[in-house]
Amino acid sequence: MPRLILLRHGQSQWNLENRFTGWVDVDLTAEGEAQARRGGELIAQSGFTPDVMFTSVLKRAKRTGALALDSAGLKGVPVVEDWRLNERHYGGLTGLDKAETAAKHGEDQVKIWRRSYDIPPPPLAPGGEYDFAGDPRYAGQTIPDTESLKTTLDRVLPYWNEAIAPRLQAGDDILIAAHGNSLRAIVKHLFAVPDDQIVGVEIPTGNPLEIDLDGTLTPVSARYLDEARATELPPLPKA
Ligand SMILES: O=C(O)[C@@H](CO)OP(=O)(O)O
Repeated sequence: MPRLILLRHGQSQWNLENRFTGWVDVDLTAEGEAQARRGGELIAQSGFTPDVMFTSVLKRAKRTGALALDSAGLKGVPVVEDWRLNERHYGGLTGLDKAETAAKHGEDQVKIWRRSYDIPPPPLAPGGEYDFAGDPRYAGQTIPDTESLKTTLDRVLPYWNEAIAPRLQAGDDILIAAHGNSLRAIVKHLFAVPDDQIVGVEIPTGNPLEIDLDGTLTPVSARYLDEARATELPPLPKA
């Protein structure tokens, strides 16, 4: 039975500062590093030994995965990076303070931008500080200027289908170190969460989510390894 662990990166500097982050490459805080190491200890205690780790091209996810593997004693695990596991692109909200934005546009509007399924924030204006068009990590790719969770899923899912699912089906155990919304997209897909209910899924930082899958990659069990920091999981899909 293939096993999957989803690991959201530890606290980042902009999680701490309460700023819309998206694709900005902010680093972990010391607390975030500690969460990543603790996640690795829990992975080791669970006996999980991934055959491969997938991660995004953003350092908060890459470093979380590397710190977790290191503290789990699994440093040699091969790592595959791809931008399609990036956080959702926060468009024109990128870099703004979440509380100031709520004071300006209202809590309800900010909630829609943050948690509606298919309403994206306003697009990022080209040429500014957070325009990623010239970033070599995205060379040759058509990249978004904003994303909803739906459009995030639209780019995560092809990557899941082409790169991750075949490895699970071949029997590999897999660790994915990524972001709140790219992982939420994977959870939505695996658990067949309805569009209006995915808002209730909030994956804690640095808390490994272990999912056992059957041969059709349907979850048969799921649990957070740090039970004290667990949040509610969607119901298992009917077999
Ligand atoms: O700022 C972000 O990129 C994300 C994740 O931290 O925020 P949100 O909680 O709004 O999805």
